[in-house]
Amino acid sequence: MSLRIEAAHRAFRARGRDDVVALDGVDLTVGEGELLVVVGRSGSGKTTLLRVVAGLEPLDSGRVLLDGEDLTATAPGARGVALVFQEAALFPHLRVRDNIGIGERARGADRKVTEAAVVEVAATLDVEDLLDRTPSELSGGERQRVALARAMIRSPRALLLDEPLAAVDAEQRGRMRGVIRDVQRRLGVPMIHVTHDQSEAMALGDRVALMDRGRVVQCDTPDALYAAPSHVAVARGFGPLPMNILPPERGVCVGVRPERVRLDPSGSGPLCAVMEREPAGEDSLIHLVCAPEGTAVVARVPRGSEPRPGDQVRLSWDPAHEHRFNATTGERVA
Ligand SMILES: Nc1ncnc2c1ncn2[C@@H]1O[C@H](COP(=O)(O)OP(=O)(O)OP(=O)(O)O)[C@@H](O)[C@H]1O
Repeated sequence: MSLRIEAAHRAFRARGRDDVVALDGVDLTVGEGELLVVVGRSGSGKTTLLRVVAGLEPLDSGRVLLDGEDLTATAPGARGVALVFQEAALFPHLRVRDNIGIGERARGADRKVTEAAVVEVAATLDVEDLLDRTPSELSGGERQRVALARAMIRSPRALLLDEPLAAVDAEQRGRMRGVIRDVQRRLGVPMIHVTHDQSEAMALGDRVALMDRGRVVQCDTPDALYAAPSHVAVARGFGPLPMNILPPERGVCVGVRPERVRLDPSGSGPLCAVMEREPAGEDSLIHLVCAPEGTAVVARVPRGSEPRPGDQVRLSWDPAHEHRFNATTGERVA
């Protein structure tokens, strides 16, 4: 079963203002059992993409296909697509077992059959001890596991996750990634997972799609996006830290990752002033401003070897680690 989004276009009309183009010709395919992570700046169209696949938002043009079946005109409830939001939308007055089973009961499933299915899916998501609690008695991570259980019990044909871990603390987030991988293995259906968390995108995505202004700029494995961003928007928008992009010279901007920047007091590279030091565990992030354009640059250097705020340093890097982009189009150049 694969999910295809073809030439998807969606604009929001605004009186007295230009239309907002939320999806501008998006083509994506998510394979059976594949988890596609979607990242991108706020407003780049990620949520609209999920809503279009779920049928909550119509397309102006383009198609949504699941296993070859055109769902574009199919009502949300008849698509077999489950969507889990950041704020797990559980019914506050219902116990966890009823929150998980409510869809099955609404579809007319037998009470005993539903109860058995609830217990089974609750065990998968490790919420079986919480079945008699109400949502207000759960942590953020527990609420998300219940929301996933409610999505899973329907045996959806595709599963969409909109920042499901954004409200979960860092410790639980690691565990929840394992839960999401487990759900992926068990369901074996196409999954799309939207996140702002770069390490989550790296860790979870079989592939990652980076969106910018309603378009998919690059869609490939996390390693490929990191090693060879196809566009300056990917260089800035994917990875633990944004890539430094230096001012254009002869139509080309050089990009260098913070971990690859070396700081020398002497040397022939661009001259920079050290602005501040930000602790980053074993390393420090050094924020610099380069003369004469005032370009902001970040260098990640081992703790103990940092220059001090106010120092003047020169940047250098191994040319093997530089990325080059067309200064006009932003496209990667060889
Ligand atoms: N119902 C709507 N009416 C008007 N404009 C909308 C509507 N929904 C979304 N938009 C606009 O469409 C664009 C894409 O929005 P969308 O929510 O898809 O972005 P996003 O990438 O999910 O953002 P975020 O990361 O902040 O959640 C934005 O400019 C947004 O303001």
